[in-house]
This record gives sequence, C-alpha cells and structure tokens, in this order.
Amino acid sequence: MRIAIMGSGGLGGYFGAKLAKGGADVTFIARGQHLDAMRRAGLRIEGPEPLHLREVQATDQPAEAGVMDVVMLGVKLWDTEQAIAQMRPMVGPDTAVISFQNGVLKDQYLRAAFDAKQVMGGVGYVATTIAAPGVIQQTGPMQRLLFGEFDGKCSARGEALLAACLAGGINAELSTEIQREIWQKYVFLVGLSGTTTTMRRTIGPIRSHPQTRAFLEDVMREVIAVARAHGVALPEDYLASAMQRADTVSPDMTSSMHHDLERGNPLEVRWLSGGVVELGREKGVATPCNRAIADILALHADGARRG
Ligand SMILES: NC(=O)C1=CN([C@@H]2O[C@H](COP(=O)(O)OP(=O)(O)OC[C@H]3O[C@@H](n4cnc5c(N)ncnc54)[C@H](OP(=O)(O)O)[C@@H]3O)[C@@H](O)[C@H]2O)C=CC1
Ligand SMILES: CC(C)(CO)C(=O)C(=O)O
Repeated sequence: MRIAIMGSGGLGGYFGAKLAKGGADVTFIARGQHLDAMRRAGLRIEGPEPLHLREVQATDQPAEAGVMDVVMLGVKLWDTEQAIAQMRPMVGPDTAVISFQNGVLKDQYLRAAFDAKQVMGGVGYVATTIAAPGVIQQTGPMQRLLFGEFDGKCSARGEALLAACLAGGINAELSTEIQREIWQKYVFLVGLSGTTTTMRRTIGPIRSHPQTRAFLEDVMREVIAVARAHGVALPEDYLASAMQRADTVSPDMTSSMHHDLERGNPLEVRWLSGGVVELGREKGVATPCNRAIADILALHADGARRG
C-alpha cells in the first residue's frame, strides 16, 4: 500500500514511522531542516516505544512521489490550504485522502478540493512534537487512529489501511461512525485546549478548582449543543463522558495549543473554539465561552514571532 504523509511532524511523522515499520510503502512529505535531517539520518521516534528508521523516503516534491493509495494529511490547520494545493499530484481517482488534523472544518476543506468519494474521515490521538529536526518526541503511551467512510460502510480501502496500521503496531480502528468520532474528539479537545491555553495551566488544577471546572464543562456543553444542531447524534450523557475523560488523564496533561502558545507559534484557535463560534452562529446556537476563548487568544493566533 502506497501511503503519503502530507506534513511529517508530531502526528504525521509518528504514525507514518509506525506504518513504515509495519511494511507499508510510506513517503514522507516534509520541508526545511526536518526534511534535511530525515534524508541524512532517517526518522527517530523517542518516548515509550522508541523507533529509528535509518532510511526513509522523504521529499518536498509531491509530484515526484506519484499517485498514492492513501494520502494522510497532518499539517497544522493554518497550512491546510497550501498543503492541499501541493498534494494534488499524489491524488488520483482511486486515492483515499484522510485528514487526521484536529477540528471538524478540515473535512469541508478536503471536500471542496477533491471528490467527496475520495475523502475519508479520521481522528488521531497521540501527544507528540518535533523535538529536533528528524526527531519526534512522544509524551505518554496514548496512540490511536480511527478512520472510516463518511457513509458508514466498511470499504476495502479502509480494511487495507487498517491492516497496514495494525502491522505497524498502531492502535487503529475502522469506524462506521467516523463523523461522530470526529465530533467527540472535538468536544474534548476544545475543552482541553481552550482552558489550558487561556489559563496557561495543565488540566490537573483546572479540573480541581470549582470555578475553572465549571468553565471547562460550559465550554464542552457549547460544543455538544453545536454538534447536535448540526445533526451529529452524540450520546445523551456525552458531557459526563467527556468530563470523565478530563478527570482520568494525567494531571500534567495539556493541549498542543497550549504548547504552541508557550513556544510563540501560531495557534489553531480559529478552527477549535473559533470553529465552534462559526458553526454555532450558522445554527443560532449561543457559544459565549468559546467566543471568550477565541477573543482572548486572538492577539496570539498568528504567533508571537509574527504578531
Ligand atoms: N502532535 C499531536 O500530538 C497531535 C496533533 N494533532 C493535529 O494534527 C495536526 C498536525 O499537528 P502536529 O503534527 O503537531 O504539527 P507539526 O507542526 O508537528 O507538524 C506539521 C509538519 O508539517 C510540515 N508542513 C506544513 N506544511 C507543509 C507543506 N506544505 N509541505 C511539507 N511539509 C509541510 C510542517 O513544517 P514547518 O514546521 O516548516 O511548518 C511540520 O513539520 C494539527 O491539526 C494538530 O492539531 C492531532 C492529534 C495529536
Ligand atoms: C489532546 C491531544 C493531545 C490528543 O491527541 C490533542 O489532540 C491535542 O492536544 O492537540
């Protein structure tokens, strides 16, 4: 199976490395020093299950890579438009395109660029960053990929990707309800990212203090209301499930958006809490907590270095 990783950083580099280890024919689309390092010394994953691929196929020229069976999109949301334009030569009529980016707007962008039948849905769970060029650091053992067809059918291409993931040791699952899975992660992530980034604290103190705990609940409650208004059938008790998850993760856990703020990087807030505001407005659902998060972080959204 020919798989391209469009954006080979924390998410894409990690799962791409596992796929390659399992025998898939993986091409990493990367750029800059990270690409140079991968060409020179391969790709190294550090953390609970270290892995070093001494030689990888890595390029910044998608046209040279040719048409793929699967293109996995893993760039930060602000790079999506450019990445979609650049990945076109790798997408043929039978190619499956899957975004494992965060948020729910990502698939709209893919559907606008490609035939709806080419687009599968995906959710990625992992905590990784590029620690140095060519090196990806994983924090904690969590790693999981969910993907599936938006019509809920188990397709041959989905089964083939599942087999490739399992061969590489990825905790993967072919979902028949991928749209709901994408929104379920969105509820949790918007709560986690919105609170940890605005409060500049990890989840531990936030969930322990009654006032910040109530804010976390209200943020997630708004996302659930927006999901339902858009026809996504989240379970009745989904807020309780999301809070249970927030209560059981390590107290040191934080979001990638909080890390981005600390590093002076741009933020994905426009697509996370900002996306909730946008999608809520479409359906007349009030989202004051998410609006507050988007407004508070607006001056940081383009990154300290660019602001
Ligand atoms: N990392 C994680 O733990 C998780 C991340 N996610 C989501 O996954 C997405 C990606 O996040 P993450 O992996 O952390 O981001 P990273 O910044 O670590 O990785 C993205 C990589 O893609 C590169 N890139 C961007 N555009 C292009 C391009 N046109 N051509 C080649 N390379 C390109 C970036 O290069 P450069 O550095 O030069 O910009 C960078 O190396 C986000 O939506 C995030 O929310 C979801 C779950 C977990
Ligand atoms: C919550 C987490 C780490 C799960 O994958 C995530 O997606 C993020 O912080 O961006």
